[in-house]
Amino acid sequence: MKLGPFKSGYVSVIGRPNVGKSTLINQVLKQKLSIVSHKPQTTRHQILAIHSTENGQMVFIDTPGIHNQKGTALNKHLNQTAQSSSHGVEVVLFLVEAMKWTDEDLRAAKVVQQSTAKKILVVNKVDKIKNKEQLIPFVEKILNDFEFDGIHYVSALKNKQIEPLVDVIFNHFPAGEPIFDEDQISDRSTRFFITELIREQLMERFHQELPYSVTVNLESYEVKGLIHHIHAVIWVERKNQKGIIIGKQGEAIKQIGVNARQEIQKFIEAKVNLKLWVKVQSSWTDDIKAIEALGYNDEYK
Ligand SMILES: Nc1nc2c(ncn2[C@@H]2O[C@H](COP(=O)(O)OP(=O)(O)OP(=O)(O)O)[C@@H](O)[C@H]2O)c(=O)[nH]1
Repeated sequence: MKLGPFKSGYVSVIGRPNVGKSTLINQVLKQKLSIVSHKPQTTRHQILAIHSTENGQMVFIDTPGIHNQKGTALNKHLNQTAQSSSHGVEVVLFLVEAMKWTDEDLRAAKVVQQSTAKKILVVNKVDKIKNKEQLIPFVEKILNDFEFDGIHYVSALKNKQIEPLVDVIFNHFPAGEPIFDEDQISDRSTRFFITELIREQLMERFHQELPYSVTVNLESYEVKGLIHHIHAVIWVERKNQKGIIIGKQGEAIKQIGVNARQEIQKFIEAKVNLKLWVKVQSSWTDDIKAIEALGYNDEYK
């Protein structure tokens, strides 16, 4: 139903790792864009996802979680991205998990408070809580220390109360033209999503054995006739990790390739010939130059 003037604006979703940011955005878009896995810290890139309706357009900035530990150059880079994405947006959604408050949440809340945007506290995973009354003192405690322009309870996973949240976000937007073409879902290139689909397969299969620092780069992407030929490199830090990914007689990498190819085919709606290589680049997570070379810095360009 068409209501009032067309509205458009930017939203950023901020919260500690694993709180459900990607799940929430995917639910709003009803399309799988950023990867969701059980391993914390899977969202590395700032994903710009666009939700267009007849009433307005909402541009999502997905942020990496706020990381608490000091750690590597990569972690610092993720923190900077999270902090910068609370600026220059109309609405910040601060996502917390029902009945769970950690030091990382506290840190994320402090970042959110610095923003001049409208701030909405979104309590996610309420499906996990039997006695919903417990949520009142939980939220009151947060409100003792931090100010918000609204509070919202959702289950991103079960798609509960997502539509009303979308309406609330639109309410905070000014009237305005669409920011992007309405049929555009993300300004991230297809190439980026392809590498994320490969990473997702790696994380699903090896989330015990592999560190977060595994990354995937596309070496080449060529369309010949009806077939898309994709060559990708999986970068790891250590030789033994390379062994794990390849598996006995190449069995593991073969399966990763089969699964990733199926997902990529669904995503680009075309036949795919996928070739994967595994290469070792020692301790690249501590080398800021390597991070830049792999393209993690492109949001600062
Ligand atoms: N029960 C329940 N689980 C949820 C809900 N929302 C997300 N999850 C689960 O929580 C886990 C983390 O979700 P993600 O969406 O990847 O979290 P994220 O905040 O994007 O995580 P990072 O990428 O690590 O920053 C996944 O296993 C989700 O299925 C929810 O509403 N209820």
